[in-house]
Amino acid sequence: MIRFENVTVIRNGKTILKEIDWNVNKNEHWAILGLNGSGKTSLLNVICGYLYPTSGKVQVLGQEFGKTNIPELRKDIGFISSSLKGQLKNFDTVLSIVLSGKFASIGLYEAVEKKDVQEARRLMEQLGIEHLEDSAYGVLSEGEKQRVLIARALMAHPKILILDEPCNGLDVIAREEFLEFIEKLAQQEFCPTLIYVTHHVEEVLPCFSHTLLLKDGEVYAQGFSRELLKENTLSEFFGREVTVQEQQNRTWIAIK
Ligand SMILES: Nc1ncnc2c1ncn2[C@@H]1O[C@H](COP(=O)(O)OP(=O)(O)OP(=O)(O)O)[C@@H](O)[C@H]1O
Repeated sequence: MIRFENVTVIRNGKTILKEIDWNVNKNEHWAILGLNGSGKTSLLNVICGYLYPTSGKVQVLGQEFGKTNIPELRKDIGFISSSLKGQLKNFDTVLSIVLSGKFASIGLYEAVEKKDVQEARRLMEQLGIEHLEDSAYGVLSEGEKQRVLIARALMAHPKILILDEPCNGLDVIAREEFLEFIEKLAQQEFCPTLIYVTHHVEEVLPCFSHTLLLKDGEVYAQGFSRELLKENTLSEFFGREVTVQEQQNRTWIAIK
């Protein structure tokens, strides 16, 4: 699904990503964990072809960057970020925003077919936002907006779905509800490969079989989440001693 070989990105004299080797295989879902400025968003921008490596090789969905049509490839990648949340139009209805996902457009300018509307409604139902169909996007809560973005992304049947810090701005209940939804989504047969970026260890759900720990633009460690998210590794990774507790198949940390 994704292959990075010795990928380095340098911009304005700064090494943003350094010698990244990383493979994401089919049927894996990955969490990417790192502190502020560790390079998470830059890594996502490389996957989507918005940031071109200074050296190294990137393949996404079997297509090698430099030899492929990136806008075409992007149609297979759903990308949910706070910047997208801000770009959508407040006065558009939830239904039209979800439908616009089929065309990857901000706003709905294309004619839609009956089957598209049916699919949008099915997705909204799965996400528990069907009652908001006619609501204006701008009046929704952050949690509701996040679900609208996911339904919109799924309308395009992406093969990879990237979630960049999707729990930002959610209260503690909305966050847990959202995470429950992600765990359920991951169990569905149609679920794309998930790449979930976060600062918070406890958001690494059981469905994220693998985790990449990114530190100062470098891969600090990567592998099975259940093997990586241990006291010693996390203490060294964060540069502070942490204690770890397992609850509901998730790892919760406290700084000592
Ligand atoms: N075009 C650029 N020129 C110079 N430095 C850059 C550029 N783009 C990003 N950086 C730097 O690269 C580092 C990594 O940035 P990035 O946004 O990828 O980190 P992040 O892990 O997503 O951070 P956060 O968790 O705070 O969102 C930061 O120090 C940032 O200032």
